[in-house]
Amino acid sequence: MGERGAVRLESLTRSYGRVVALDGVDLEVRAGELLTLVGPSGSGKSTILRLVAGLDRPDGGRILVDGQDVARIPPHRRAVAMVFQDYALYPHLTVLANLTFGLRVRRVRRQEAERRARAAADRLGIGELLDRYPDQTSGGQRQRVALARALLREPTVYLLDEPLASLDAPLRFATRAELITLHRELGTTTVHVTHDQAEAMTLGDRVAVLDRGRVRQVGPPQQVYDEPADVFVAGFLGSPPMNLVPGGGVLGGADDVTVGVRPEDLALDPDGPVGAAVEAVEALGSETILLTRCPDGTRLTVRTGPRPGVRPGDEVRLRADPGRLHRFDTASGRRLR
Ligand SMILES: Nc1ncnc2c1ncn2[C@@H]1O[C@H](COP(=O)(O)OP(=O)(O)OP(=O)(O)O)[C@@H](O)[C@H]1O
Repeated sequence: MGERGAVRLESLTRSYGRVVALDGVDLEVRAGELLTLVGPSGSGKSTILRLVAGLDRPDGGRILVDGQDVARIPPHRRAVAMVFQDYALYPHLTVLANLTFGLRVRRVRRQEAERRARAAADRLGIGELLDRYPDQTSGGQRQRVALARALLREPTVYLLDEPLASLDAPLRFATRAELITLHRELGTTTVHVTHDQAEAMTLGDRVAVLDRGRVRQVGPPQQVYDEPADVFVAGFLGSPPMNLVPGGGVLGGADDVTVGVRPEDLALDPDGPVGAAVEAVEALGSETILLTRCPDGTRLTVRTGPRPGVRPGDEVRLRADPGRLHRFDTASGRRLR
């Protein structure tokens, strides 16, 4: 199964009036992989999914699934299943009927459709809810119904558009782990759109970072985090974001270079070369975020352990891990090493 479902996007463009949603997207999703698609609001993530699902057409470029151009294949005949952020369940149908609907359309006999629906529901832990209507279930349960419905399509590609977005933090955490397990068991190609930093880092085999309709970088999450290809990716992946100092300033550097350092790569050190005043302290329990300001006006965010014993107004000394400095060409924004 893992050998099917390779998706290739070539020079994909799509505009809505004067809004350029996709500005030449090239992206390869390998058969069987889970690719996470991240980017700011409006960067084109949902547009990519809709085009692959066939719910919308590109202005230019090609979409290949297993080497085959899908342009002329209507959505219901594409071997993809999309899960929407709002789940898009039929409100007037029970959970069971929501699950069997697609199978019945494909002329699967009622008994067989119900047997498969029950199996999918059991797998996702919603076997008790089959007689309820969607509005009689919680957000997390609805999300499972939507996933179960996608499972029943037995697609070669899953397209998940922020399926965890409306879940609260603990449920999100639990469901994220389940999605990873499910993907491991099924081995089906999956493209997962998310806003969430933790999902971007943990969910996928690779992450693709999108900005204004263009792919800025694709790679294993840790690699993209450690070696962002440009200042956009550097500032986008990671929370709080990387400190970026044009000209290097207190971090040292050259005029035409922007130097970056992540908050966790700045340490409080009484002998540190950089002096800064603490402006705010965010105690997050397991860690503390310090917002500091240097005499030259540079603001540096520092991530440190719990209870650092520092208060707003304090003067601190900081040391940047020299092996963890990032350098970007200020003019182009591209990484220098
Ligand atoms: N049907 C449409 N009509 C007009 N503009 C659209 C349409 N669909 C998308 N757009 C515009 O295209 C751009 C990309 O939208 P898209 O929904 O793909 O972004 P996104 O990255 O998924 O954003 P979000 O994270 O907010 O969901 C946005 O500027 C959006 O306003």
